[in-house]
Amino acid sequence: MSEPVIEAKVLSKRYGQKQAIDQLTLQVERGSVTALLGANGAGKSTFFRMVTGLVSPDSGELTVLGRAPGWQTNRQIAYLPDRARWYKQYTTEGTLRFGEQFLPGFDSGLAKKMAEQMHLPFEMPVQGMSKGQEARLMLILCVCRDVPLIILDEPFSGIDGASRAAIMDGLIDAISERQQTLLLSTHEITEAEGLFDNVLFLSKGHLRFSGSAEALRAEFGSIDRLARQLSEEEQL
Ligand SMILES: Nc1ncnc2c1ncn2[C@@H]1O[C@H](COP(=O)(O)OP(=O)(O)OP(=O)(O)O)[C@@H](O)[C@H]1O
Repeated sequence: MSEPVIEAKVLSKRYGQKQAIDQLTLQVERGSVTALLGANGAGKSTFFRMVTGLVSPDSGELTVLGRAPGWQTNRQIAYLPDRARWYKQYTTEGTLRFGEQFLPGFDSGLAKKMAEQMHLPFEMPVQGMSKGQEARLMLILCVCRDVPLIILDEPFSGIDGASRAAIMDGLIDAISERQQTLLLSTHEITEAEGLFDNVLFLSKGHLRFSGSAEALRAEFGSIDRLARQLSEEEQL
């Protein structure tokens, strides 16, 4: 196997009394679509913030694209944080222009195509958009970038069920032509699991379970079923 895109070794992070990440050891395989799953508070967003250098670990080692997280690695990462909001005065068109001017690797042709597919009004400012429309715009800003690593923290939250399938198809199209790694978290496992190559389950800040999506599906029937099983065991 080639060098992993992300490698965490015995990584820990505490907020006051709360151990958000607890001796976490994991790898994200290059070129894979990897899902980071787990219950609310399992540590997914904290881990993404560490990968993007926004939060520093208390202990352990973290390597991203072969080096410690920082501005050099961030130029090669397209990151959609959870609860992301965009500038209210920007229209769809203005946002795509921003992407073209300021975001490394931004493919404006693909972005326009995705905006049309997702029925985003070109002239509408963000302040007139629904939550789901704004979420789509943010998603486009991330996935239309030719960078080695895309990180999406709950990209489908706020997007209605009927639109999700179309958006996931768009996502597959966008990343399939490039050798990119996509790391994402989601609670919409049933709908998204067709995207996954590998799955990492976090529980209370540590790696509870991991494997290839195919092997896990063969063993448990579906990733969603496995997630439910792990969650039930956690409640015991
Ligand atoms: N800035 C912070 N200050 C204090 N506690 C925090 C902070 N950020 C996260 N936490 C705590 O760390 C734990 C992990 O939170 P995190 O947001 O990483 O979980 P998550 O898996 O992304 O959850 P969700 O699925 O709800 O988004 C939680 O208990 C949370 O309350």
